[in-house]
Amino acid sequence: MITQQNLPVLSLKNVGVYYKSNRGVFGKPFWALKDVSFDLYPGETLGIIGRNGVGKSTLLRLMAGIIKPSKGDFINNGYQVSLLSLNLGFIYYLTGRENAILSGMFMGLRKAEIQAKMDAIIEFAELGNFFDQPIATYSSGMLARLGFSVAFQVDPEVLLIDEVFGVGDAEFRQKSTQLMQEKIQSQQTIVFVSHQDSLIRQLCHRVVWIEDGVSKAEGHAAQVLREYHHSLHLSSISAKGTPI
Ligand SMILES: Nc1ncnc2c1ncn2[C@@H]1O[C@H](COP(=O)(O)OP(=O)(O)OP(=O)(O)O)[C@@H](O)[C@H]1O
Repeated sequence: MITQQNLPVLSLKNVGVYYKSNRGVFGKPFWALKDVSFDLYPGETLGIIGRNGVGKSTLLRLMAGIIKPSKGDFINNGYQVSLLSLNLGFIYYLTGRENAILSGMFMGLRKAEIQAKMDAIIEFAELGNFFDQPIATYSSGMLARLGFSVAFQVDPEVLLIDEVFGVGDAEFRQKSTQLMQEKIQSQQTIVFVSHQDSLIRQLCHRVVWIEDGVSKAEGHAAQVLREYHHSLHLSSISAKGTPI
């Protein structure tokens, strides 16, 4: 049962992350995350929402342990966390099969364990002969198929999914959503970033809204989505200006 009395899987307290870039004024660091706090509990599906560029992918990279916080406290209470993202982890001159092996090993399995799951990966991905072609020949939807298939077969303790639902075709989206629902029922801990309200409503127990690098609200999906859309509406009114 999901209960907030459990020790959190991951805990973030006033976390900030900056990138060294020439975007800041006079070469100052650019703070992609400024002040994010929330806990992730065992067995929950947590949605992350927010506009483009507010820091959601940075947040997932931090939760996966790929980058460290520049300020604040980030605690992983001993869980294996894997990130599924279209821009991450694949090597373009290797085939789908070779990438499946590497990516599975990156998620903590031994090569023989991934090979034992290869038939299931191939069956779910439905890439046909492309599975043994370099992934440089793949469309973004095909990359999503490969990434999903590996991540769902490897079954990490915590799966972070960065906006890969939108890219597949309708049939694959339906298949992945159904599998996600099974994972949710099987108590896997899942975090996913999505701009699709219907998916967030359908799949998430709880939602965190990120605005300009700050965790602005968290709570039930319907309530947080309502606050988020209200803020989008207000900013579109202020962008249009007050009529004279
Ligand atoms: N490696 C990097 N170096 C410098 N700046 C970066 C880097 N990665 C991201 N950023 C910047 O940090 C900010 C947050 O980026 P991030 O990708 O985390 O946002 P996001 O909310 O996931 O966006 P989207 O919804 O468009 O995917 C953006 O302004 C982005 O340009």
